[in-house]
Amino acid sequence: MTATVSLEEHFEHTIERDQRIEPRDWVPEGYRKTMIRQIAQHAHSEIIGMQPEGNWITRAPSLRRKAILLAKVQDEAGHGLYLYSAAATLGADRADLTDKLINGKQKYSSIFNYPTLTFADVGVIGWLVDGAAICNQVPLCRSSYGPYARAMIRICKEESFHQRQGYELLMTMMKGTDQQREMVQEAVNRWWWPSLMMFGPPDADSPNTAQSMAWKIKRHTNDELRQRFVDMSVPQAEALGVTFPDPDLKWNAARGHYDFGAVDWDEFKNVLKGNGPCNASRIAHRRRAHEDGAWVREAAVAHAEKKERK
Ligand SMILES: CC(C)(COP(=O)(O)OP(=O)(O)OC[C@H]1O[C@@H](n2cnc3c(N)ncnc32)[C@H](O)[C@@H]1OP(=O)(O)O)[C@@H](O)C(=O)NCCC(=O)NCCSC(=O)Cc1ccccc1
Repeated sequence: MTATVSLEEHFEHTIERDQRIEPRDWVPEGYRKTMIRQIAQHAHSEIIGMQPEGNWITRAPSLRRKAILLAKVQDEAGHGLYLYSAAATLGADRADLTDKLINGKQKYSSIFNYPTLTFADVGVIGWLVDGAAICNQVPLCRSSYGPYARAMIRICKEESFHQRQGYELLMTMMKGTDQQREMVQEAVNRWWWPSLMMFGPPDADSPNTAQSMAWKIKRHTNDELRQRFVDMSVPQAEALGVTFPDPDLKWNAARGHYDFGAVDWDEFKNVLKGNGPCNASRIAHRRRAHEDGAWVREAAVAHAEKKERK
């Protein structure tokens, strides 16, 4: 009993002093569950997030664009793997997490349930989706769980490269033909609102924020980060020469922020329920890849056993 209290105190003090919790440390069950939930959802997002852009690898318009896109999609696989490893330090089993993903028991980001219809989508995903990811993840480099916070540092560096490649791709298209400029604007129109949904439900409807902030897992609320993203994106859109599909978007000098229109939270909930345009195909694709890869996992286990016997 005394030992449990002192372990609990150690946990509380570590959080209070803004130090990191490490895998060997005792944590409350709720902390472990929340951390596994968030890290697993993040890992699944990186892995499912390979699909929308992967759709364009064989159709990239030049060798240079193809090489960049391949590198980006490979980075996303790497991020997924770091994150599954971080979840493993909390006792989660990677095979079990994959099962939960393909059986719809764990979530991945809503954003990856939208289709990539033109090559401009590759640029807009880099600019807005990676941009939103960076905005959300830079503060997570100070998340209280050490292995997650450290994974975030490298992931954020790579996401910054992803964001820049997207913006550079769009800049190139905007200097092209009228048709290319229209393609960029059309892609921005489709991705803007889903990008704002990446930050999660409004604070008033976010069941996890208060506890995650108290545990310093999250450093800012969903609405704070959404506002930060809007504020940084508007000047970038102006420099690019595109507009966002929101008539209520305007500078509010009194607040020192941009006001923006209401997000369609019914659409968000519907996507979370599995009814987005691509939910079924994303999971079917992931399931097929997992099943097709069974022989590789079996061979790896057989090889490890053989080595051990020797
Ligand atoms: C902010 C939030 C996402 C949600 O805050 P929380 O405190 O955790 O939850 P909250 O109480 O506010 O919400 C209530 C419920 O709603 C769920 N939900 C909320 N929002 C979403 C959503 N958008 N989609 C789906 N579900 C969402 C939430 O899980 C919870 O459900 P649960 O209770 O589990 O059933 C947080 O988990 C976080 O910062 N995660 C780390 C970052 C991360 O995962 N980034 C991934 C994308 S970036 C990337 O992949 C890089 C890339 C770029 C380009 C290409 C490829 C890859």
